[in-house]
Amino acid sequence: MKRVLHYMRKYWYLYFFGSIALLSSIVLDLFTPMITGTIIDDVIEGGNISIFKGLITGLIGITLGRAVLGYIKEIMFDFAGSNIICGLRQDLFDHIQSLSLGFFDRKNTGELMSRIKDDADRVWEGISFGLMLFIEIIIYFVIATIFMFRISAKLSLLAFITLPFIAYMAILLEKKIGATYEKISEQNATLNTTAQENIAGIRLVKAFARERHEIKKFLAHNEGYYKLNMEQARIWSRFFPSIEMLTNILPILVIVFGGSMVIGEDLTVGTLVKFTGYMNMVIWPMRSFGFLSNLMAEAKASAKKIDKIFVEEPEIKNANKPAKLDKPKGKVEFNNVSLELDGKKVLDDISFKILPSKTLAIMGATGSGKTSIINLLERFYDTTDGEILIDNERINDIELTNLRENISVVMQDVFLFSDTIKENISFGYGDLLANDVIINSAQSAKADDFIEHMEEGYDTVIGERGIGLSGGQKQRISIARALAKECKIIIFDDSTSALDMKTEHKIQKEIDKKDDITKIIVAHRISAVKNADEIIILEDGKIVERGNHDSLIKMKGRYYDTLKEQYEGYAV
Ligand SMILES: Nc1ncnc2c1ncn2[C@@H]1O[C@H](COP(=O)(O)OP(=O)(O)OP(=O)(O)O)[C@@H](O)[C@H]1O
Repeated sequence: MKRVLHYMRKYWYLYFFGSIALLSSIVLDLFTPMITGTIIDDVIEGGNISIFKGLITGLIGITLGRAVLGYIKEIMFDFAGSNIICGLRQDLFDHIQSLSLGFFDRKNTGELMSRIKDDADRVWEGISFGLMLFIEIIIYFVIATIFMFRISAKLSLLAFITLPFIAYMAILLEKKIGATYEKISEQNATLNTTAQENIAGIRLVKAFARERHEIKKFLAHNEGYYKLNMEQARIWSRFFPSIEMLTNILPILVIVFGGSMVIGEDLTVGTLVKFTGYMNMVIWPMRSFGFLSNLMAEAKASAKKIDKIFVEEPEIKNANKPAKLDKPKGKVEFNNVSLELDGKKVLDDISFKILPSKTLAIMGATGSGKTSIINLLERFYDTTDGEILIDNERINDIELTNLRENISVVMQDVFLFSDTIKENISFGYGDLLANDVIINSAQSAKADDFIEHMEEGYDTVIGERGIGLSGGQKQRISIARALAKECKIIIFDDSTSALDMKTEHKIQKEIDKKDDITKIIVAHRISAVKNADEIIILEDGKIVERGNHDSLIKMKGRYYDTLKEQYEGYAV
């Protein structure tokens, strides 16, 4: 909530002018019972017709004035709320972007989407409409009460007899709704995750004919969501009628006791009408207490959830005075590097050196730690032991953005955005990349041919996961994207697995031509690694064999066995 207050301070002037409009509107409204009372006492009973026109004009003026002020009030509070939530949502998104991969390992997409969208919306309702209602209620309540007491203290005390009960109920309601809403918000995140995962993985669901299973899973979460909402509705329906009843007692008390005061000539009819008018100004704030409590409880619970993300710190941080790679040469060194994730040793004492423009290939069974080496070089995680250097500079001392800007990677898991092919290749560097670079990269990645055959060529829009493209086509766009970045260090993480040998070979030849860049190739196929200057074989996070193609064959170890398996029946 503190964070929200910080944003609110920035737009204090909107709240200020909104509150002035609100106050002025209330002040105008306070004249209504006065005028009505005067019409009854002086015009109807007293027969003073001459003032009638003026009083009616006054009533019309109040109505028009309140409409204008009401507009100003609404627009100011809405404007403030929208600006604040836009800023808060943007900062939340920026903050999420700044967090390290470890955070994303722990959170799921649906939950984060709920925080950015639904929870931010709840806070928005609280700080715009909710806050306006709160200020309005307080001002109406205080001013109208003063007026009521000025008319008749006795009648006022009687009218307020139910007030402590209403206040007690509103507080209780806020607490109960707050607790339930926290659960609703959690369940909303789960529901979002289930829907998001199902839609993203719809091909898999259909391929395994698991629609019914998925529907059941969604139904279970949806039912949970429904039950929590029903629980909230039950709390609301338990409290709201009681608050209504208590506020409805007020007019009865006033009519009975006020009426007897009029009969006893302690009060005129006009004054009683005036008093009733002010009392109505107190009744609606009392009635709104419950609704407001509900609104604020939800906003508070959502703000708490958003805050939990804001307090997350990126685990991977810049050094105090980070260095920058200026015209990097591309030398990469791992010195006795180890990595532990979730208490499990993923890499153990890894050392290698790649000189500028040389190629290192990494092989090994699945789960042996190949991608982890890349994750460390990109500083997605920090080493548990040892150090990694680029151009003799410790990567922990290099500015994070600068480090990642200087390494290009073709990820194992291809991800394409729902955008044009051109945008997917240039990926954020659009204005900085010449068209030639994009086309050349696509040519080197052997993607140019199929792109040119598309009706809109490079301007063809593709789906979120490259719907409409084959696995190999997606991989080639992903390779083109990495090449277009034109870095001194390029990593290919199992990036040709979906390609046929012929295309893979063609791409390799293109990549080999780029003899001024350092390459790290992770692959399972001998054909993809055999030209590397050094090949390392990993097993359970350790290097168990190293050398070049020829020396590894001579060694007749794991590499040789793999070669035999892959080329069985062919002359090697
Ligand atoms: N974020 C993580 N948290 C915990 N353990 C992890 C994490 N990422 C990877 N691991 C574990 O680290 C080990 C190495 O994973 P890694 O992805 O580096 O293997 P790999 O050799 O690239 O496998 P593949 O060839 O299947 O891609 C695996 O046992 C994996 O379960």
